[in-house]
Amino acid sequence: MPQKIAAGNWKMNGTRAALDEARATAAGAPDGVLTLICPPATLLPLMPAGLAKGGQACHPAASGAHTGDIAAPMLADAGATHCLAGHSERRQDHGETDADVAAQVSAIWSAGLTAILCIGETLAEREAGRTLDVLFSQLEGSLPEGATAANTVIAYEPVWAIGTGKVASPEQVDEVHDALRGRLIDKLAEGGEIALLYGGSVKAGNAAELFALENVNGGLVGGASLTADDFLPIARALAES
Ligand SMILES: O=C(CO)COP(=O)(O)O
Repeated sequence: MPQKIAAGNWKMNGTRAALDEARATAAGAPDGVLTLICPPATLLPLMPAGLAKGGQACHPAASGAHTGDIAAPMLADAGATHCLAGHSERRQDHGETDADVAAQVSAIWSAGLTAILCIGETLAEREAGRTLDVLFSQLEGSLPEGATAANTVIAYEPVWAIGTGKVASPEQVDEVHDALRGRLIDKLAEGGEIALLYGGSVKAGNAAELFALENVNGGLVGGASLTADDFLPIARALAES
């Protein structure tokens, strides 16, 4: 069975005052689930024990003259075990291409971290009936050779469901996750064991029905990961799934 993962992506939110929420999340994190928070990099070394920590993005190089960027070994040094790659906000705001994302995933692996590779279609792509084509092509282009269940997690995040309150329906998520699972099994020796997360407006009220789906192994949660009151019921729903 793939690992169950409740992952929070704090995005560009949180100063030291937010560490109280991380502490409360760590204190209430259920057994049987990897509860992980990806805070802004400034908070990484300050995060409490009892939670896994992740970066939100990294530069493909291990060090060098890249003002304002963060390298994967720095994230590892600050306590991260995971790092997101290819989040749609990075693809949009920073023009990251599949090739850029693949280079980041390689850097994440080289630093000994697990990559959480994010893929997702826009509303226009879904309405044009191209959802699976887009996802398969992102998978092909942004996941380098060498993915294993230990070094890779895949997060399906439909762009139209991120931060909009519009969660994908269980039928839509089921269809995509089954297709992704099939593709991973076809391509990779450990494709059946790689955790597949859903992300996009996950909250306590919809978590249980999403986590009940066969190929949903957890969630990548934005807004509802910022407080323990919102995030812990999601992690608990996963533990009970
Ligand atoms: O982008 C997301 C997580 O990476 C999802 O964000 P929301 O949960 O705020 O929709």
